Amino acid sequence: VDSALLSLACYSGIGFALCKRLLQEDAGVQLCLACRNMQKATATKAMLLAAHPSAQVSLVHLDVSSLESILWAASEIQHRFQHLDYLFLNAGIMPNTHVNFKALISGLFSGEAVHMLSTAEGLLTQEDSVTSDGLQEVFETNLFGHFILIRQLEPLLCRLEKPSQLIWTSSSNARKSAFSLMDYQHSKGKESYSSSKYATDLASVALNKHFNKQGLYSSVVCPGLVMTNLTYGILPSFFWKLLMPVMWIIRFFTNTYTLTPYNGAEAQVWLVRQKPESLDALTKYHSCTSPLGGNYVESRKMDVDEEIAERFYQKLLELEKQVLARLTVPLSPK
Ligand SMILES: NC(=O)C1=CN([C@@H]2O[C@H](COP(=O)(O)OP(=O)(O)OC[C@H]3O[C@@H](n4cnc5c(N)ncnc54)[C@H](OP(=O)(O)O)[C@@H]3O)[C@@H](O)[C@H]2O)C=CC1
Ligand SMILES: CC(C)CCC[C@@H](C)[C@H]1CC[C@H]2C3=C(CC[C@]12C)[C@@]1(C)CCC(=O)C[C@@H]1CC3
Repeated sequence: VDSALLSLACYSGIGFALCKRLLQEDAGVQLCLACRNMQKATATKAMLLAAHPSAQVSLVHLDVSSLESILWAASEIQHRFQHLDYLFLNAGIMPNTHVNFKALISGLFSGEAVHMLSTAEGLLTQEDSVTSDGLQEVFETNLFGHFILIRQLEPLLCRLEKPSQLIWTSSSNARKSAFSLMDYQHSKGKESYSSSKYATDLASVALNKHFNKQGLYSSVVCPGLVMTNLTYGILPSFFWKLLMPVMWIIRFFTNTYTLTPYNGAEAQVWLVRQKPESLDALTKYHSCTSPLGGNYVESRKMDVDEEIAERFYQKLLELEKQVLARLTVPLSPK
């Protein structure tokens, strides 16, 4: 197969909505779903094929929090495809999240209420853990695993005559002050999610610097606040259902309450239609929804320093060298 579209984490949430929307736009695309739960992935493939019987959908097992799994998946993908047009880096976790309700209530009565409700600044903390690779789980899942995958798939992504696009799912919760170059895995703090999403923004900027001349382009999107398993891990789903009328009212003050996975995938779908050369490396593309439910994309400059992005990129390359040297086990599918 010459060209395909590889999407990470697709059987629920924004990833699944993205796959449905891509097939609605063009039923002829070759879709490869990279997921860690093959049972759920098989059911997802069946649902996609039921709606688009002539679509070409394949599956590959991938756990982005395991280097062994990433290397195996990358070699499998290289056997199947010669080129990837788009790689959607969408897998993400926000584990053991605690909401600071005191800050939420006082924030609602401050001048910063809209900013707080769209970025969650000051509202959330997480308890992170360490993976079997010895890395911080949120860092490895949300960023580093994807980074290693990209590096392994370089031969399928870097072709000057046929550009490829990396599309990362970042967040409005990405925050410079949560990230530190000295502790880029965020092993000491309690805002591992914010840190990992800021690290995503930095990595995308640096990848553009290093790979544009080889025909590889990277962009970050923000899907807004979307009701998915990720948000149901923050507050129970019945609570979110009760809050729905409040969130429709909040839509009059901020366009970031996209709420449905379909709306949240707007920026990813929009990016597929753009010429990658025309995109700005320092811009984040936000899915937005108006009070009446209309979807559109807004471009916003990221709070990213190119020199820090480059220093972080060098640290990622160093870490890559270390972890790959540690991996001595023979690779086999899980
Ligand atoms: N929902 C929101 O409001 C927002 C979400 N985002 C981002 O959007 C992306 C998609 O999340 P969303 O759709 O909301 O939530 P979901 O929980 O529905 O989707 C996350 C997906 O990531 C997969 N995943 C998690 N860990 C791994 C892993 N180790 N290897 C492979 N796949 C993995 C999950 O698979 P499994 O089911 O097996 O766990 C799941 O399919 C994430 O990057 C998230 O950070 C950004 C801004 C806002
Ligand atoms: C709707 C409100 C009256 C009550 C909800 C309060 C908070 C639980 C939410 C306010 C802003 C939200 C938010 C996220 C999670 C839930 C909130 C903190 C995210 C962090 C979810 C994942 C992201 O990537 C970005 C979101 C920003 C906004």
